[in-house]
Amino acid sequence: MGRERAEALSPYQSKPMVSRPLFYTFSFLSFSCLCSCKQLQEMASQFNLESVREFLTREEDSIVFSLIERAKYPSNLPAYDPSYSTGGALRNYSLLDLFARETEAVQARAGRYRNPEEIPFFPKVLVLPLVPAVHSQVLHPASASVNASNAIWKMYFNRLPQFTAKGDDGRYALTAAADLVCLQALSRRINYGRFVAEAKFRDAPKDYTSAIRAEVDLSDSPFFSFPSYFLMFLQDRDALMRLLTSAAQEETVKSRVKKKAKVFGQDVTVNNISKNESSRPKYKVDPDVVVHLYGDWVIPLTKLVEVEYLLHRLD
Ligand SMILES: O=C(O)C(=O)C[C@]1(C(=O)O)C=C[C@@H](O)C=C1
Repeated sequence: MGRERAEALSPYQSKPMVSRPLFYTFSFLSFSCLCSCKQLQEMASQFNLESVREFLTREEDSIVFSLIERAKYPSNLPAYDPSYSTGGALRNYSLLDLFARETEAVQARAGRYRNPEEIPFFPKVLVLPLVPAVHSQVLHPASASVNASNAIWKMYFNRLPQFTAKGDDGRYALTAAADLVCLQALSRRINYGRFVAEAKFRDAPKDYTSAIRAEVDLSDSPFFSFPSYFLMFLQDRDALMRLLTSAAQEETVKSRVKKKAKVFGQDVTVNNISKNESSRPKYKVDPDVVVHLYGDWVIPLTKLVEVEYLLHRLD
């Protein structure tokens, strides 16, 4: 059993390495996780659309900062090329894949994924957490595991060239670490769509129930035929999408992230004397790229998670 656990934690080590600092670290993490479980239960009692939006607003800081941190390094493509890493049994994995798997395994042991806000990218790596389970006080059990993790992973690599310079400085481990921080922040934000959907459902249960039921009832309809069913299925998803969309809120989010990218990403100088005297300020990540990332990906994926969550809300 011990060996299995050690292998799950690190497929490359034949012997578990449990050092005293590691033991203390886990003890500390377990303690903080127990405290955060208490906080989770307290959060459940103050759960509403306003508190959910506050969470999304705070996550913007993490996302913008993490993109700025990743932009410190050039594209560093070998970090994503499986032929660069010597992964043994995992040779089809890139350095980033391996780094993400290993990091998630350690974090899983410390209880990160006991928190219903967190979803791993590699859920199949079996690791026994060192802390007790927490049952979400908020999410509906049948839809609690809805997530867009695969789409988030793909989206991130499509967007990478827009906020990193072309090039290779050999700092692949730092690059992979910065990537994982970005991916985890994006995942937390987008998969939080489950909580947003739950808050919206609780605010207007009748409206959402009729849109959700419309889809379920159709399959039993005597008029059911595959093409029309398929069409109506799409329409009902559309109805849910319309119900949960707030164009004004989306504009607010995009304006705010643009401002954050400008404020967090500018060079801070003493006495306003800048080395670069050109009048155009230079940002570490282009604020328009962050706006597009939100407008084209982050918000649409959050909405997909919301729709998917709601479709199972009455199961
Ligand atoms: O704040 C909300 O109401 C959300 O559903 C979140 C969010 C977003 O992703 O920021 C998504 C859909 C809405 O149209 C507005 C904003």
